[in-house]
Amino acid sequence: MPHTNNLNGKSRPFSADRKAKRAGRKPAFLAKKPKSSKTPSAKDAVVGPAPAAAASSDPSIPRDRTKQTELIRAFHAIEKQLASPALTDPAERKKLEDERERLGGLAEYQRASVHGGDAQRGGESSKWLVKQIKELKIGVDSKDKDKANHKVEPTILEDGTKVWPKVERKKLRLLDIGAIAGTAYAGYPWISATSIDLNPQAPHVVKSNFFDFAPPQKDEDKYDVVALSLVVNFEGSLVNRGHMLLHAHQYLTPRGYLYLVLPLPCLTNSRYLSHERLTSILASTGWDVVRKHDSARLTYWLVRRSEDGPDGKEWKREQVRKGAGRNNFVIVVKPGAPIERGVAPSRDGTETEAATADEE
Ligand SMILES: C[S@@+](CC[C@H](N)C(=O)[O-])C[C@H]1O[C@@H](n2cnc3c(N)ncnc32)[C@H](O)[C@@H]1O
Repeated sequence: MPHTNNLNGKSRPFSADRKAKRAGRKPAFLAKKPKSSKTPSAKDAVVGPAPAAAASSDPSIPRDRTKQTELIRAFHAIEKQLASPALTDPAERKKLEDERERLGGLAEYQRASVHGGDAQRGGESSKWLVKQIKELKIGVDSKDKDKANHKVEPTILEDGTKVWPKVERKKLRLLDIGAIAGTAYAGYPWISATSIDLNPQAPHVVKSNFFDFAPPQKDEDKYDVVALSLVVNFEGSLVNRGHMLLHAHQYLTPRGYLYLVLPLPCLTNSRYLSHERLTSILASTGWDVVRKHDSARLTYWLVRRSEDGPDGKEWKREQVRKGAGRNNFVIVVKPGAPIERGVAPSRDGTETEAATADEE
């Protein structure tokens, strides 16, 4: 069963870095980064944490993040080739799949992503979303919003004690797709997060492909927010990327929100995608942009279900910028086209579902 994340009282990752921050020192992941002599093996990869501090105060973070960066890039390049319609030769496919297994398969990729997270993002991408949720009072129903907007007065007892009225608020319901270990929203007891992943790294994370996860039947079970953080770019099938934007509607309340995070170069250095084009694709797939923000490495989008819904338009691969050194990231939208699925060998049996869903 989906599970509410609440790790209150338990120790949280990277606590050493937080302590360092409190003490006025820079956390390890913000420390000066060493220069790498190696270059990434995959030319067109757009994802991967930057090489980070060689020395970390957290022993759970491997020292050599350059290796993780290379692994993530190589993994993405393989996924992309596997998902390409141009790949018709079974022997060539087998070679790529073998190479992916040699690199450690999906499980290894996820481990690198988890460890690389702070270096890549300067913290979990949930932070930006939580800030917007608070500012916009998302998930607070109008009754509670009134309370929140009005000054709440305490009752003063005879002995002078102030008793503040309890404001009962329903928890915000959030569906976190590609949650890995389901920790992103664990520190927020007012968020009820359902976490799913193709290859979960914690028991409370439901093992499921987003496309196979049953949408809520009852209105009260619908979500306020669906989070697709660094998942659309993970998806190897270009058409499935568009399907993800369309599919998310099924889980949400009528004016619910989608949280989309992509590596910034997906928009700033792609031949086929830019901020403007993504805005148009989002409008066409039924989303109004509410807030967006670019950090040094990521682009964050909070979008809301539009009144009109998706318009059914197709979005093909069209060039938006020229020049050498660009990446080929693209989101293709083909409403009505089947979800693309494929089969890939698993390394230890646990990645089968993940691998089949990730390829074509
Ligand atoms: C790069 S990680 C992102 C993790 C996290 N959301 C974050 O922002 O750091 C991508 C994750 O998405 C998962 N994923 C990719 N496609 C998925 C799908 N169709 N359904 C469920 N999970 C998916 C992968 O298994 C992987 O763990």
